[in-house]
Amino acid sequence: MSQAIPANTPMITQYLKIKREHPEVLLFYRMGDFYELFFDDAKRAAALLDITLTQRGQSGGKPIPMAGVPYHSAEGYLARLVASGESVAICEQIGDPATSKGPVERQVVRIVTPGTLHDEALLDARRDNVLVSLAPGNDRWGLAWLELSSGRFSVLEVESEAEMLAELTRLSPAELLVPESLSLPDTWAQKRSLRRQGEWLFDLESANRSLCDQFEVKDLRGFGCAHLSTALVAAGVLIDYARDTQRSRLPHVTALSVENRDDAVVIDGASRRNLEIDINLGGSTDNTLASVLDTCTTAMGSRLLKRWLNRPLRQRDIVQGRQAGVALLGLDMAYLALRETLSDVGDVERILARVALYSARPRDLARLRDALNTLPELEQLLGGIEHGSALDNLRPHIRPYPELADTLSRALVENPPVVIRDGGVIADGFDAELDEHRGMAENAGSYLVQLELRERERTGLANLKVGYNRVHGYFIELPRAQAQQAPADYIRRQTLKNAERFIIPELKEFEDKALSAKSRALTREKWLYDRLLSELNGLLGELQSTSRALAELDVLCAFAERAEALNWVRPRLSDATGITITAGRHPVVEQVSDKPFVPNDVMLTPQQHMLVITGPNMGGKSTYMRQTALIALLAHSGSFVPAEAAEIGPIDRIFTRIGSSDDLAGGRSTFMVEMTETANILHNATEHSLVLMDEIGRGTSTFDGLSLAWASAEHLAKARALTLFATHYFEMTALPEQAEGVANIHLTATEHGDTIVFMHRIEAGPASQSYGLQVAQLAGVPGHVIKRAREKLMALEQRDVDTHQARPADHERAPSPTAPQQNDLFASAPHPVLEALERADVDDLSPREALALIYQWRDLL
Ligand SMILES: Nc1ncnc2c1ncn2[C@@H]1O[C@H](COP(=O)(O)OP(=O)(O)OP(=O)(O)O)[C@@H](O)[C@H]1O
Repeated sequence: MSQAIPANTPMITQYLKIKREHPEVLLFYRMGDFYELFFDDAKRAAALLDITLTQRGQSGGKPIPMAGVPYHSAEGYLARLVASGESVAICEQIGDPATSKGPVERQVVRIVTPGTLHDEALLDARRDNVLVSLAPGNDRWGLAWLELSSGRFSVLEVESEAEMLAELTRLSPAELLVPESLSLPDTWAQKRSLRRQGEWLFDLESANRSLCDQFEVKDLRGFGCAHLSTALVAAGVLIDYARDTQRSRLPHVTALSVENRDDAVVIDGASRRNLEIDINLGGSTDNTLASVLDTCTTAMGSRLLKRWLNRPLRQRDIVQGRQAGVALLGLDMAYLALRETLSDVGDVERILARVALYSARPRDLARLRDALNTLPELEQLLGGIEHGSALDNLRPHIRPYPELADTLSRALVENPPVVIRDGGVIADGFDAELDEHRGMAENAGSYLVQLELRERERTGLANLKVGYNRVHGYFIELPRAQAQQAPADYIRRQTLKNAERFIIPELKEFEDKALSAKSRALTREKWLYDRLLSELNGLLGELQSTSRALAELDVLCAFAERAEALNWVRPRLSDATGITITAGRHPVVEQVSDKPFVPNDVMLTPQQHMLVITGPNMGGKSTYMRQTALIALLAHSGSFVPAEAAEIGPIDRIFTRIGSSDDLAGGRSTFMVEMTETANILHNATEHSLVLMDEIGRGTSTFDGLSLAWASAEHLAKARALTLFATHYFEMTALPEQAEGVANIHLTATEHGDTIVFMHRIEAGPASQSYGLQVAQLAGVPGHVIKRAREKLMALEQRDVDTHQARPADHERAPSPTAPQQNDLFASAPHPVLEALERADVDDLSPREALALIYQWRDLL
């Protein structure tokens, strides 16, 4: 007969019931001083956290795997789990173990997910932590995003998948909600923080209901987003998810800001990465544009600065307002005093979110108190600055809150403990009742001495004693012989052999108070603390506006400080198309290089909208191109720029096709990535787009590559896009003769014996030499390989000369800047395919047709 499997214990039964409601997330099940994990959760957490996997009891006849983390150090473990993309449901004991029959009642009080963090310890102070939701519509995509730790909630609609992906790269979601069946490129589909949600949740009607409920309104008319139905669907899914994780409404999420795609310069994901705005190509934050610019004194300023850099604006009035603010702050270094005061402000934005969610800690309130105490000074300092800039929008919000500041100053001790649990947070003198409880707890001894003296005097009995015993509590003791003389209000409590013990109403009252004084003091303190939070919540909206204004002031001060320290100038934002930069520098290379940076000019105008850049490897082509894009980006963010002067016309997009990155995870080769990015540029560049093309065609055979480079450049020239086109194909330097608005420039270098010296200076006309072998030598390629390469080069050149009869070798050619030489390859006409390419309206050519032409041409050669 088989042995019966014992039933689960009541505790495991309770655990399984709760776990069934949270199948996807790890369940932290509170047991005394530990959070325990069971079954697969235990195995997963043990592996991720490198903690011991043990066993506890049995279920279904098998031992139950178990792992645990101590309650007091749970934050560190949570941080690690969340960083690896996990979500964790926190299940607390909410019943009283003393009165519970069976296992104490437990409940999930919140779910910690990567995108809904608000605990300070789990967040990177200087980076946004964003939950994003994505909804596909018929001909568009809706995006909604929320930073729960600040309450910022926004929506946007875009029309193409490419734009949607660009926005995702910008937002860099900590967690992304998408419909179950949505197909996404692998780079997104494989992210651990991707959460697939049931299709039925993506529904406009229920989104409207959820949003109205969140904002406590009847309809969304006041939010200016009624026409954005796809974005609203995304917003509805997002708010439901966020509220579910917190198990509450989100009181600090009071507005939905609508972003308009045309208000910002569009930068696709690849270009964002190439420009290293706040993350470098290696994935870290070093040597990025943000790392040079971010001298903000507050973490909230730092986060805002990155948002500004990541979303340069086309709205000139706003950008010019920022620039004017930076200029005014720079006068007499007004920013110095402001920054000094701002450094006491702290991260008010996130503190307020925690206040709203009732998770603010005593130190948060102390920091808020300190911040409020800086406001009168900040208001005064701002008052000393001339009007007429973005600062004017901030002034009404940067104002004192005298009553609140006074309350917090009186309420809190100077340096409160981290948590309220053990008290010691509320200052003496703030609340009479708390003082009384505390006095009682602390002064019991002296009270009893006083009482004894008083009672001796009243009864005239010098042997009267006041004492305490654990069983009977406080008492007045008289020797047996004098017990008869006890006053009438003495109530007998205990009879001993030689003494009689009494209690009087006053002592009874004292006993009640003294014994519970400590716990009463603590209860009172917690109540007062909650009342402070409620009081702050009453002013939440205004305080949030103040915190946002402070963050903005901090960024403008950082811009002003950088402009002064790094010798940057205010760019002129002109209405005329083009980019003219005098003596521009690369903002990052200039700071990190130990050699002096060589400034260079840029002139892109409607008459000269494309520059073909040639020059040696290491000459500075990429640096020159990137610095131009970064200067344009800075100018549209409101910052000053590293140049002697800059005039920047309207820019709708910045495109870069730089470097060779492959996307092996996504199943795309280097060349495929290059062509995909090129296709995106060719399809979307307008005369207001800034396009950087670095060595396109490098990833394939010479002729394919050259043909593609040529055809792409020609297309961009026709589109009149503002283009910097760096290439090693000398043949490309013939383009100015054949296309309008194109000029050659090159980077200079000189040879000293066997070595090469890079001048990094831009000059007009094409380069005369590539110096490839010299650069290889510099890089440490072995001497015998260089020697062999030189022999091979000579042989190739000789063959070239034989083939084309007396054609000069590449390195001997030095076309004059004013009259470029007809290019060899293209000069050997007639080339039927080339002619076809030239004749073809490239817009009409599908990539397949273009490639077919190119292959035919290659065969001809
Ligand atoms: N204007 C400049 N002033 C000083 N140093 C510079 C300047 N431009 C570039 N450099 C230095 O030269 C190095 C090479 O520059 P860059 O990568 O731009 O060259 P490149 O011409 O694009 O090279 P390649 O063709 O091999 O990609 C940079 O890392 C930088 O340190």
